[in-house]
Amino acid sequence: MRNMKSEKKQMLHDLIQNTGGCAVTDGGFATQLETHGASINDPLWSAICLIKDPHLIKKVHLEYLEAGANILVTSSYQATIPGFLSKGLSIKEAESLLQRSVKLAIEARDSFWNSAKTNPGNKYRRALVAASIGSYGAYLADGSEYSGSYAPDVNLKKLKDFHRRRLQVLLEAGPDLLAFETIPNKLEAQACVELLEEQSVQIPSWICFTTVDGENAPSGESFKDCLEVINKSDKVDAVGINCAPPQFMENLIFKFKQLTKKAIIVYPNSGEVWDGKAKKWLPSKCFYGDDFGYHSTRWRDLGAKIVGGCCRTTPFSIQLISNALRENLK
Ligand SMILES: C[S+](C)CC[C@H](N)C(=O)O
Ligand SMILES: N[C@@H](CCS)C(=O)O
Ligand SMILES: [Zn+2]
Repeated sequence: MRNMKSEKKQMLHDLIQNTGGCAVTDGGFATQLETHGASINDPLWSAICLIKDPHLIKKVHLEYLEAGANILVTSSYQATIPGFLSKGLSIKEAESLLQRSVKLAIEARDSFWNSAKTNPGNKYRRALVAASIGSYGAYLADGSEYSGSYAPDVNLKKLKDFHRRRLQVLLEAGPDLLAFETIPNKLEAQACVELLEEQSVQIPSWICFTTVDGENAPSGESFKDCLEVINKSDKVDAVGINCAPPQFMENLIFKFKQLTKKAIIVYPNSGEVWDGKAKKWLPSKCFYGDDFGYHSTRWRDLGAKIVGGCCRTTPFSIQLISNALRENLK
């Protein structure tokens, strides 16, 4: 019998195989919450809905499933224990909200799949649930996930201490995988890898960096340096880029192919730029076709094994990707 580790790792492997070599993760989660009227201008950002509007979270998950997402990323990106404590909640309440983020995605996945599988010839597959772990910069809510410049006292121990308990609580809720998102520097990537090892995590994980120049991590460190520490660990199954402009993806897939043997994942944002001070999206600096369908086939052909969308992309973007990848099987 397979142990837990190989079972969930096998599930991710099978998903990629069964989707023709490239699985689809979902799109902008916060973006879709806002489309439905959620107000997320808050230090907890999209995670404020875990307190105020859990039904909306489930609705958004269902919309992405309907659009063809094979992986749902949970609402925990900016959900942290210190963040919830600063709202006056107890540790117990904070931990139960973190668990709720995973439960809502699992419930959405299960109810969608129970209905889809009864329809013969449906285009869907049972989706996997990835517990989102946003970077320390996301928690700071000052846009520093796009700068990578943390205060001088932010050392490896501090980053591991920040991530540890949330990771444990999310794991207890039973996700299929872990999604480290918008990591902006090498030190935080190292903290994530060391925690996966220290906690003997048995489920697959991905670590995604942001980039603002399309060449390096936001900190200015090269991806060669950032990937060095990740490549040494078999706890990380995929590496890539999220929440950076789509026009950077082709070059970065090419670069990552040379730097790692791990699966490559890309889920860019729309190309708009986050203004961390004003807390709003600024127009894209460069026009790039918004045909995520066409681009996703390019990313797949260049070697990406998981593709999707991040901020300001929508269920429509995911539908384009899902249809294009199925229609143009490699
Ligand atoms: C991915 S960014 C747009 C999330 C929001 C940011 N951490 C903030 O709170 O300002
Ligand atoms: N998955 C996150 C965004 C990461 S940049 C969310 O939309 O909540
Ligand atoms: Zn994003």
